Amino acid sequence: MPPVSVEAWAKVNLYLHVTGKRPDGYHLLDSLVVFAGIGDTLRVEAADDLSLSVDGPTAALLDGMGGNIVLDAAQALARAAQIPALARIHLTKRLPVAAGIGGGSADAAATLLALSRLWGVTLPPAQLHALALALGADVPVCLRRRPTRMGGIGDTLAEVPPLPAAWLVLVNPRIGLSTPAVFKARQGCFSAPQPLESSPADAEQLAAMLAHRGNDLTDAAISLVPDIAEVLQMLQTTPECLLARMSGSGATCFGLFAGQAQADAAAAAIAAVHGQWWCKSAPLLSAS
Ligand SMILES: C[C@](O)(CO)[C@H](O)COP(=O)(O)OP(=O)(O)OC[C@H]1O[C@@H](n2ccc(N)nc2=O)[C@H](O)[C@@H]1O
Ligand SMILES: Nc1ncnc2c1ncn2[C@@H]1O[C@H](COP(=O)(O)OP(=O)(O)OP(=O)(O)O)[C@@H](O)[C@H]1O
Repeated sequence: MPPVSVEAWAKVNLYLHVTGKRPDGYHLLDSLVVFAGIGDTLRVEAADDLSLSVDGPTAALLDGMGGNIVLDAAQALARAAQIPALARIHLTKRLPVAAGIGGGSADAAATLLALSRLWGVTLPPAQLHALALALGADVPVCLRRRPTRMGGIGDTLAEVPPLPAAWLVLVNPRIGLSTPAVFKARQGCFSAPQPLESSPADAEQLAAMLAHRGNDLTDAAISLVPDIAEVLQMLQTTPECLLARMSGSGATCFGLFAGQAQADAAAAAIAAVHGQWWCKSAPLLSAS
């Protein structure tokens, strides 16, 4: 079997409403999740044991972080398929870590997809979904790799009307933020889930649809990392930016743009002022 490569695209929550809390402490969410055409790359090939090597611009951020979710995913899949976990895995890490764009979750989902192909394993969809959810609340949506409305704790996934072509500028102040810490710091009441209206025709209509939706974790994240307010302000005041929001539990924020030229110009302008920030322009992937 030849090596298999899968891109682990960055997950972006276009809006994120916290709608309740379960007795076990997990929060109920209503979120429109999309993927951006930038991410980590996962490559797997046949081997006599299980190993993981990591390189790439953000690989060093994983040093001293303990285990890697990629190995957890490989072992969980092998257990479920009742086969030995044998593979040489290489991860090229480009996304910031603990950044609200699902880096680890996307890597875990990419591992499940790549190893399923390498090992010739086809788990029943419900079993694969449960296995993904046990790895992390964001892993099931990262398996789908296309615009999805996420509910429950991340386990209820629904098709959304087609989204228009659009570009995203992702900006992270290079400060890691722990997801549990942000949920713990969240205050205030819960939002009501809001059905999505009909399909927006272009990026401007998408921005209008999102205008009255936000990210309910923003204030909590800013209380822990005040730089997020500056990132949002910078994006909001950048020419041609249709909408700026935080993704997930932060600290990465995104700006929505109609086209590549506008997004590239915005990313360059932000990088010129804040060279230390991680700042990337990427298309919104409207299909997997
Ligand atoms: C906030 C989001 O990024 C939105 O896409 C995700 O729901 C987070 O997903 P994730 O990082 O895969 O989360 P997990 O690794 O499963 O959970 C980390 C911790 O975040 C909190 N958590 C996470 C998801 C959720 N729906 N409610 C929560 O309260 C819990 O304290 C949990 O122990
Ligand atoms: N391959 C991996 N990539 C990133 N983080 C990993 C990986 N494996 C394990 N981790 C651990 O997972 C934690 C969360 O990292 P991740 O980048 O997935 O956060 P996140 O982007 O905030 O996720 P989410 O948006 O799903 O909340 C990190 O602190 C790190 O210790």
